[in-house]
Amino acid sequence: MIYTLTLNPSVDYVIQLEELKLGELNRVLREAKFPGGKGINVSRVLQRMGVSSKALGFIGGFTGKYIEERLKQEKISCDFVHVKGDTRINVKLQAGTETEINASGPPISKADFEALKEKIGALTGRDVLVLAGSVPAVLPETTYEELVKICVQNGTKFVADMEGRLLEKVLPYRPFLIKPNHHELGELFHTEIADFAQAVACGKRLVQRGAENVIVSMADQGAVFVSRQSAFMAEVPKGEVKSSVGAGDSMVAGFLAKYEETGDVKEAFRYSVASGCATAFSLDLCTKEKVEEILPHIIIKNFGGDSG
Ligand SMILES: Nc1ncnc2c1ncn2[C@@H]1O[C@H](COP(=O)(O)OP(=O)(O)O)[C@@H](O)[C@H]1O
Ligand SMILES: O=P(O)(O)OC[C@H]1O[C@](O)(COP(=O)(O)O)[C@@H](O)[C@@H]1O
Repeated sequence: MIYTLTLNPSVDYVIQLEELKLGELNRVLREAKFPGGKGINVSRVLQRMGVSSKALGFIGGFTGKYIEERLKQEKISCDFVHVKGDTRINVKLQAGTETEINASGPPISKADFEALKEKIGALTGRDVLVLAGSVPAVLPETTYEELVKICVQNGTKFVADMEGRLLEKVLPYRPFLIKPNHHELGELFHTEIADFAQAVACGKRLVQRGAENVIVSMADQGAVFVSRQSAFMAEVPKGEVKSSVGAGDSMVAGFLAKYEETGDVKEAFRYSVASGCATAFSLDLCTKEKVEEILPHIIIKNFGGDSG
């Protein structure tokens, strides 16, 4: 069973404006609310691909209730730890460019954290845990490390999708998959990742440091895949970007869904890239139909070699 962990879920409030006028009254053109947070997005996309998962994490208040209801409507099973405060609202502002304002989230007590550890401790060697998103400021930076140690003890495979500083700490525990974007990767290596060659070079260093499979997403430039045996790259088709919120999370879900079906990393990478594009070209997350419509346009090339 795939489990996703969102330590800091959110209601994503997406608003579209003609133009943002700072210091003035702005009226919205369109607005939409979605249950969000990286692990939750992974669960939502997996469900659309016909793969069931269980969403874990901390949730609370009226916003938490909204998220649980929306997930229930989508038939996604959840086993959240309920906390006292309100789950955060993240604002995604589209006015020509995309501006994101992510809030900090509710307090989490020691007892809440212990309850979460108990749930993770119940996973087995047949399970996969996706740890995705930021660690709320109220928890220590070592939180993910503490949780992946439990996975290692129980033989649970884990996927890590988090910013560089947090990612670095879990690499020695051998994640099955990591998916930094090129900005996060650049921060990790104190450089700017401008092309596939630089992304592959840094991806290889992450494999040496413990990751089994690495996807580096590069927004409209596409993505690269690196493992001990292979390096692939994929360009992406041009299209109208409706909202790229959750594009990275969709890549993680796409990879896991296809890998579970085929056990083939190249096919899984192709499906992953198509899933990211399909989400970028949609207001909400991608549907399976949209992913499969884009799939024939995704050509995977061996890095430094021929297409295969
Ligand atoms: N403007 C875009 N055009 C086409 N595909 C995109 C675009 N933005 C994102 N994608 C797709 O989504 C994937 C993830 O996007 P990216 O912005 O790199 O991730 P994250 O959401 O984690 O920051 C990309 O590799 C690509 O497949
Ligand atoms: O935990 P963080 O880093 O604050 O990110 C949370 C935000 O990330 C998202 O999961 C989107 O992530 P991506 O666009 O990187 O895939 C939103 O749903 C949510 O608002």
